[in-house]
Amino acid sequence: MRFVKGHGTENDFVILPDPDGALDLPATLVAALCDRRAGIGADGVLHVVPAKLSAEATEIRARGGYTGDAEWFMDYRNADGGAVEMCGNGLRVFARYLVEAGLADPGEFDVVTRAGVRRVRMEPDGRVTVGMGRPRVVGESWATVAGTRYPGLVVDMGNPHVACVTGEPVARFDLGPQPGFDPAVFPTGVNVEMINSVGDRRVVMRVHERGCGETRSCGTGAVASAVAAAHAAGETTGVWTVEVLGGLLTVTLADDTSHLTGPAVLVASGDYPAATLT
Ligand SMILES: N[C@@H](CCC[C@H](N)C(=O)O)C(=O)O
Repeated sequence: MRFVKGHGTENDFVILPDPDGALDLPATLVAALCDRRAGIGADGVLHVVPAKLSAEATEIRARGGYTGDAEWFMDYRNADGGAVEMCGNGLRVFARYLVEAGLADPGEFDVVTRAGVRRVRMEPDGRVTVGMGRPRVVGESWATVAGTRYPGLVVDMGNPHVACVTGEPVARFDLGPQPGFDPAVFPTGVNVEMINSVGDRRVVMRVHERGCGETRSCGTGAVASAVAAAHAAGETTGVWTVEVLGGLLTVTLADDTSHLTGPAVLVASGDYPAATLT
């Protein structure tokens, strides 16, 4: 099985090209690929499949989940094998792959995700921008880290986030263990961001991702963090810099949409031997 490995601010992915829509991808195989010792190692898998050949994309379209003629479906899986709605960094890496493989023209194009169609733009400076849609502030909740409960904003980015702005330095947190959260608010789990405001529209963010554990970056989480910091400052729009363990992301909040800009690179390619398939 051919694969490409890539990352966006060190949120890393195994990319699986599937031009014929023929790949069966059970959760056990995704988890084996993402295993950092026995597999290739990644935070998630980006299954690259033509939208018209994907039964799931066809079903999403049929129920009104998207319109238009986007050619490719990003079938995103967390490292535990779970299929979830959206991945901001993953989409930037997905776009980089399509362009480098000659499957999309550099410039702007649409990609289908489980959260709907997202527009990507290859920037002249080499970064990639994703239209992330309108962040929905759903209410307030909390996350518990090392026995302490932190209040947080519930932000729906297509996927669920609880974004906790705190005065406690986030560098001190151990986000490896699963933080506590309210299962009544998040019945399918949640991505937890711990955030420090460190300057003019600048935040430092650490994240524990649903289905992965602590990662070095999270694109949807970066937008949720900017939304939470803006909310705390009484703002709703503006350009925010989000420092993550793996680098810097730029989040642009507008009245009815948001954008995420950052690096996206491909670092390796190869064959995953059939003998190791489980
Ligand atoms: N790393 C991603 C988010 C991936 C999905 C997330 N773990 C979830 O379960 O919702 C990003 O860059 O947005």
